Amino acid sequence: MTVQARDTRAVAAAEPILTLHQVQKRFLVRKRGIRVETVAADQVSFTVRRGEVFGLVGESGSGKTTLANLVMGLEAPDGGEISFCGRVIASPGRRPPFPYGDIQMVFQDPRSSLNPRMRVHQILTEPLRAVSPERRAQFGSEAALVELLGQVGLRPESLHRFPHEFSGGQRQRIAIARALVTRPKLVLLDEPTSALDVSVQAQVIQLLQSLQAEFGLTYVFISHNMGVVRYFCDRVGVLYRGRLVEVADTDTLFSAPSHEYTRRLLDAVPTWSHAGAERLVEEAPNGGV
Ligand SMILES: Nc1ncnc2c1ncn2[C@@H]1O[C@H](COP(=O)(O)OP(=O)(O)OP(=O)(O)O)[C@@H](O)[C@H]1O
Repeated sequence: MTVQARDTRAVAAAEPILTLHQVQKRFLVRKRGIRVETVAADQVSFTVRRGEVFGLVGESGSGKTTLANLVMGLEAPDGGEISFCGRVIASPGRRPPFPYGDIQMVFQDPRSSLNPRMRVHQILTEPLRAVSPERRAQFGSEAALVELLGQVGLRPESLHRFPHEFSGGQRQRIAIARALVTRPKLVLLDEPTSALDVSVQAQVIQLLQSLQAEFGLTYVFISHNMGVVRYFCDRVGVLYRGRLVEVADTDTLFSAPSHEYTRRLLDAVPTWSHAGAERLVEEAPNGGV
């Protein structure tokens, strides 16, 4: 199985597609009658360049999903700003037009992210409701949907089936197709392989790599799996209790982490190796998804 060679210099020179500037997000919850504040994003600033895979890592509760939700417009920030393609899309108290269709998300577990009562056709056409009629007509036809299913490795007849008729890996392929149906520029991948078997994980990562080249995508990849992060990402941001403590090229982060927390995070993962991650992809059996 061939892995696509990435032109890291071209990616490093690319223009920003997503910029977070001092983004702040607090949650207030009641615990035994007492109001407790959690700072889920604390003055977070980073830039994602067009065409790159930007990893976000950090222990559970460090704020990874909160950042993805803010970029998706599912939550509003309490402070700071988020810009996409040079335009502010999120800031406190302002609701600028959100670029629906241009940013999409793939969630961790396709069992819960796909509606079990919808056939694949309906699942794929749902996101098109938010885009222009021209785009809807172009990408929502049966022929376009069948082509997209082929691009994620599923047969045309899948269109008329329900999610429970597919394996876990196939369901994640449907979720990826749903994310791509609007032809987004940016896709947020929130632990897209962690609910899958190891061999299937490798196939899904390889699929994401080939789709990135085919569709000209930029990814933000949220993961706990440092082996996959090292293999898949161009740069990585490390979150610790809502703060971004380090952003570095992947090789630099793994060979010379500058923050104490990053070192602890890497020390806590004894089993990864770059060669191991590559072997994982090489050895993945065809057709097992
Ligand atoms: N809707 C919410 N209401 C209250 N607290 C929240 C909410 N969403 C997130 N939090 C809190 O914000 C913090 C960051 O959570 P978040 O889910 O972003 O972390 P994470 O790094 O994605 O964790 P995981 O890896 O477990 O998914 C946590 O303390 C969490 O409990």
